[in-house]
Amino acid sequence: MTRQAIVAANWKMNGDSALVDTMVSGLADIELSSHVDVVICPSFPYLSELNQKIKVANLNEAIHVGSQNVSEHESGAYTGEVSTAMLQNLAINYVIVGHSERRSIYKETSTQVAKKVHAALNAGLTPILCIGESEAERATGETETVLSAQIQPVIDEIGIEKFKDVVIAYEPVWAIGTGKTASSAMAQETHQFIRQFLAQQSEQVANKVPLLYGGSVNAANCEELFAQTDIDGGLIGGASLKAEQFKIICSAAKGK
Ligand SMILES: O=C[C@H](O)COP(=O)(O)O
Repeated sequence: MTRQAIVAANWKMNGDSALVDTMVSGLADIELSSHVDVVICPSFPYLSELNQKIKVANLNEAIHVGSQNVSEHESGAYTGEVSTAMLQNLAINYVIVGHSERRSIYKETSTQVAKKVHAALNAGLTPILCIGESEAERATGETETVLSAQIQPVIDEIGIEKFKDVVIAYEPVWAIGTGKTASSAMAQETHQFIRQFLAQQSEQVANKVPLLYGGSVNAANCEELFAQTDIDGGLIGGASLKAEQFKIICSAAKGK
């Protein structure tokens, strides 16, 4: 069985209609290896426009649209929130859940993140579950404890069998937007730990779940990172705002 590779763009609170156009035309002649999915996650106002334009350009087989967040609640008095049903309505396939910026700035807890993963799966959306340690946590040797504590509540919430439909993005917080990338060896070591952690609960699930690396991935370092045994693609921030760079990164991914 070949494990799917995924390259996901997280535009964060950047971009506009002009970027939607530039990206769609920039990726028009993209050539991807088999078993590679590309996902672009713009801010909520651009989801529909991006999805439409991808379809018109006949790119919808290769390129999917995802949101950067979703509510764990079904509906109701939650001002400013967006539900899984609303995303379903827009034919969105993926959702980023528990990004470190959501955890640190908006105080999302691992319990809340687990509920969001559950809600996404119930709606047929593929959650990209973000996990990662801070610089201080790595320095004090707590990386594995922190990552386990971010993954286990999700397994407790959904059960290990359903975890086969989850994608994990490992993003060391100290590497996000800083230009400091984890070395490929360090990233591989951590990804291997994550896969082994899943394998303790289900080997089948561990072999199926794509593990993406995120944190200052760019056109120059993507090839080496994606060549690592347990790295199945990336979650790309800054470099995903430039069509040319993003295209190079997507082309470097391969299913394993
Ligand atoms: O979601 C993407 C990550 O936060 C990585 O961002 P970056 O590539 O700008 O470091």
